[in-house]
Amino acid sequence: MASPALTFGRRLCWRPLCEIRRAPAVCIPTVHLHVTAATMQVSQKDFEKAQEQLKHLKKDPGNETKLKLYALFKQATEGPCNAPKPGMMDFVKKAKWDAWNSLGNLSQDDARQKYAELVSSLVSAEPAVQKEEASPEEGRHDGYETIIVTTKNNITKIMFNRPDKKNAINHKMYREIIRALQEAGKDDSTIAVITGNGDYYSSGNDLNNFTNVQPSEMKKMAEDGAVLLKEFVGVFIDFPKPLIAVVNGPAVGIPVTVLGLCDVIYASDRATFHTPFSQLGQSPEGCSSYLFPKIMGFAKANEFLLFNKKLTAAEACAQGLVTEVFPDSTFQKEVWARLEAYANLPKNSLAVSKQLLRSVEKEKLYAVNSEECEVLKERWLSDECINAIVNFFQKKAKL
Ligand SMILES: CCCCCC/C=C/C(=O)SCCNC(=O)CCNC(=O)[C@H](O)C(C)(C)COP(=O)(O)OP(=O)(O)OC[C@H]1O[C@@H](n2cnc3c(N)ncnc32)[C@H](O)[C@@H]1OP(=O)(O)O
Repeated sequence: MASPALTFGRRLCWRPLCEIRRAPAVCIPTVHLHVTAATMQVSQKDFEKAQEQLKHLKKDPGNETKLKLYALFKQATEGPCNAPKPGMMDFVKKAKWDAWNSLGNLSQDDARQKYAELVSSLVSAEPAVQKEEASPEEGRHDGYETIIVTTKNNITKIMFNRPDKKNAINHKMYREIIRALQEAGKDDSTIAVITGNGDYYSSGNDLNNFTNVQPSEMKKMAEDGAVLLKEFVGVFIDFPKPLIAVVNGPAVGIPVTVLGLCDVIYASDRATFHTPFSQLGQSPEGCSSYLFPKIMGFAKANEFLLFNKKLTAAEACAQGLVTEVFPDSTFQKEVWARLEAYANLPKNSLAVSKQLLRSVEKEKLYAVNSEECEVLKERWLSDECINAIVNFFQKKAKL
């Protein structure tokens, strides 16, 4: 039952918004007779203006909102849903149909009005968080698409850069982080920093990594995933100089587990820490099955790793996972001032000291990493995991 469902994920890369954007003004039908000419003009003008504004939104409004926009647009231009109901397994079409159908007999005027109001609320909501400019930046390394890598003031900064996807880590991003860490380990910088662009640190493994997989390719997908994961965690284990995590916002899954392999972790008070592995039918990785009980004790690690307990930054700090928490309003300023001072310390002394602190554990960490990847390889083929991924995308597709 599970395999066909796995193929639908990427199709959630929505057409509705494009349809809405492309929808020409001529689609708009004649308005109802009870509306006066003046209101009719305003309403239609607002509707057209809203369509125009939608084209210029910087932030993707997300599937739920796109569904609402789609439904309201269809209602406004065609009236109540008149299309045949799609099949159960056609998740995207079904979600769109459900959304439109749920508007019942809402009048076309009201639909236009609601559409314009929704677009207006989206326009005024953006952009809440300052994002890194895509313009050339001092010390920027070339050749990365999913991360921004810069070296300045003896610090190599690796910034997750898929803010619209909450910095979810797709396969390309795993590979780019691996390369960036390998290069940062060898470059002239004294310390390296990992952080996120936008409101999230990272929402973890991109669940699309598991979609569009044919049944015959499932085993290979799991094997390749385990190889990539082992290499990814391996570069953290082997990183030769101080590695600092600047956790600017919520963190979910693998970016949390590898914090145990980072040397200092600074968090904004907006950050949260969550490892929903059992919820996803998966199991811990990033050496967290070994390091987290050491860091926070079994009692706390079990709740965190087994039962999906989400920690606030203050809780994570109290449990030893985080070094220090800063108010979000001064987070960047305070943290970077401190890091710049640290990066002026003698580079070689820092590197050998870090290696002394970590070397006793290395063989153990390699073994733990291998074992965790083996277990996950099996988990990814389990019904529990497949169903959890399907649930995630089904939830997204609902209004
Ligand atoms: C080589 C393989 C190695 C695998 C290693 C094993 C790793 C395990 C893990 O990391 S487990 C953790 C996996 N992550 C999650 O389960 C998080 C899933 N995401 C969410 O629950 C939510 O998106 C959220 C709580 C992070 C944020 O919620 P909200 O604020 O409501 O925002 P949206 O959900 O609308 O998100 C915006 C946009 O981003 C997409 N997105 C966010 N996170 C992920 C993700 N992990 N995978 C795929 N896509 C993600 C989300 O779908 C929205 O996209 P849209 O605008 O709808 O296209």
